[in-house]
Amino acid sequence: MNPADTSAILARLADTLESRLPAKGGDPASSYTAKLLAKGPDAFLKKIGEEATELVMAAKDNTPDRIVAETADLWFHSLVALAYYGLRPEQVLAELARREGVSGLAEKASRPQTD
Ligand SMILES: N=c1c2ncn([C@@H]3O[C@H](COP(=O)(O)OP(=O)(O)OP(=O)(O)O)[C@@H](O)[C@H]3O)c2ncn1[C@@H]1O[C@H](COP(=O)(O)O)[C@@H](O)[C@H]1O
Repeated sequence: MNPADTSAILARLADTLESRLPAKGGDPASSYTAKLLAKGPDAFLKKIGEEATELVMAAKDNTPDRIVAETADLWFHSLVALAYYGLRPEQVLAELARREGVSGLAEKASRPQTD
């Protein structure tokens, strides 16, 4: 899969999730996302915590198929959160692009000293 396909998948999914917002007429009877969004942020934030924990367990068990599936669940629920807060996956990709080539060690060393 080339990078353009990857970002197109995220953009299409984000468009779908936005259409599930209560303000956009999302129907909880026919859509899992609309049902989740209708419950308010606590519901999808709880799911993000659960999916992150399930990913940790899959990684600890070293089961590649489950690691991929749980990461997809975590990404999906994170995209639901982005939609709720009016944010787009393109903004996350831009942030990752901004960080490209900047070592985490160098970035941490550049932070203002707090002690
Ligand atoms: N990518 C996903 C996706 N990934 C995971 N899920 C759902 O996320 C839910 C939570 O997963 P769990 O394994 O925790 O299942 P669960 O224990 O039954 O969940 P809960 O009842 O506890 O919430 C399941 O119902 C999954 O089907 C998804 N639901 C939808 N999508 C995408 O979102 C689009 C819109 O979906 P709807 O809004 O349902 O039309 C779909 O076409 C897909 O592209």
